[in-house]
Amino acid sequence: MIRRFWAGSGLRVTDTTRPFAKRARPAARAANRQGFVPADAAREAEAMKVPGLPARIAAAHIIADVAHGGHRLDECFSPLAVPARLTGLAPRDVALVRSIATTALRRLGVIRKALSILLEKGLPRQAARLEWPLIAGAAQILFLDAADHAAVDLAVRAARLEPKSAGFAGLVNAVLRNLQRRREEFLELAASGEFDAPPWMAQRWRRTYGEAAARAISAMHMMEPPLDLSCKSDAEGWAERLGGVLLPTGSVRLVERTPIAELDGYRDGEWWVQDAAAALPARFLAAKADERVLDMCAAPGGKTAQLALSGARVVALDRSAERLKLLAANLNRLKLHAEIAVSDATGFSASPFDAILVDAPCSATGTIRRHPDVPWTKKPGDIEGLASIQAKMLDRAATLVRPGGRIVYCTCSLEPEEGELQIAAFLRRNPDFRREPLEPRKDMVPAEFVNEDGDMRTLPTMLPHAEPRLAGVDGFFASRIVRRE
Ligand SMILES: C[S@@+](CC[C@H](N)C(=O)[O-])C[C@H]1O[C@@H](n2cnc3c(N)ncnc32)[C@H](O)[C@@H]1O
Repeated sequence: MIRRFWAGSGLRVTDTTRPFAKRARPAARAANRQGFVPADAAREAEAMKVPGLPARIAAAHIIADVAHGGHRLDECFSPLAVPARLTGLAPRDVALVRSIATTALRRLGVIRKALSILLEKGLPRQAARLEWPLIAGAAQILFLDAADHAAVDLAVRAARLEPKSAGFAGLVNAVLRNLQRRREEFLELAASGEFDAPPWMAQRWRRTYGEAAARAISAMHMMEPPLDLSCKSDAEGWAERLGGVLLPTGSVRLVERTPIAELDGYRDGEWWVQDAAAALPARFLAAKADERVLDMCAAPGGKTAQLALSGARVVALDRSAERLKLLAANLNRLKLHAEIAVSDATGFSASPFDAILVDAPCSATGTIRRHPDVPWTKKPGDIEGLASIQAKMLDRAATLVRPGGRIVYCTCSLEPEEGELQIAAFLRRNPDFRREPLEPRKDMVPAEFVNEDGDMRTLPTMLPHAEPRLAGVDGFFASRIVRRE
């Protein structure tokens, strides 16, 4: 059986954006929708006693939920996640699941390529679900410190649990053992960077930023990002207390892996987690005490906290009531206040605001270091759809700001349609607005972040550091525009 399906010889050029398993028919695909599912409850209960197996199975499920089901990785780890994959797991196992799933998604392109080389003819249709434990196993063997034999053994046990794929457990064993033997070859393939992002996405970055910069961006996406904090006050003091560094932007940067809630100052609401680039757009609004400010896409509230800290009267608007609950909890911990409104921003009306922040929903391609699921859950057509929503939001903001008032528009995207081109089109449509260019010194933004139009454009390659774990920022765009008097 192994010989029939597993042919380790010969390279085949494959489109690595597609799963290497043969395409299932629609009915089979519907059955697979939940990913890899052990069906027999009694055998599953018995198997769950094998140390490490429940975590490996949960990781395989979550990889499938993201790469096949389109779920966001973060959501899979929420207590409200549907389907719930982490029920009954100890915190240590949850951490292992997170590590396997995050690594597998960060390296999904090259893992799929390696498996397509090893499984020249793809997986047989009946065993299509084995794609996920294979990917989880490969992530451990190639990129994590886990013992190889445990990764192989547990993937084989996971395969045996599912009646349809049980007969292919030997195939899983053979593929992963071969992967282990050819590790150096596949690590070289990984180092080439050729498979780090779906081709359509990588091609966009090459077009926008050039070949070398696009490669460097992809290389940064393979790195675990540091943890950045925005402090209510005394950032220098907090950097020292938490063993971090104070960045030129004013954020505190840690490489610490301590759970956030256990860090000094968390419970007292002295700081919140916010990428260093994400901390800048709200600052460009320069909100003053008692000004009326609208945060148009506010949840979970990182930028609302900055605006509230200035003493402004902030309305925190978001379409998602669920996410606004998070915002309320965050503000509560920080002892900050904002008025909360659940509404679709494109239809929102109110009396005029002095200043508006439009932190619009976007493709989030600037945050791939933090969210390695983004390349595998986005489709090429998404960018056009998001750009159209962003344009509607900007046009709505234009009607809500007083003459002389300002708008800061931002997205955590690397795509010009959601940044540079979006603002250029807005200014063409709205001659009663002008851009107010950012000034590095006055706006306290590194000159390297400001483009020739006076907008902020950050890339993950910026803010380099001799210690690679301290380098980089999210890819962000921000522009400040003012309504003429
Ligand atoms: C980039 S996130 C905002 C992050 C937030 N500003 C922060 O700093 O924590 C975008 C937000 O837009 C919200 N959103 C999406 N479409 C919306 C709409 N039509 N109206 C209002 N909010 C919307 C989403 O629910 C999401 O919370």
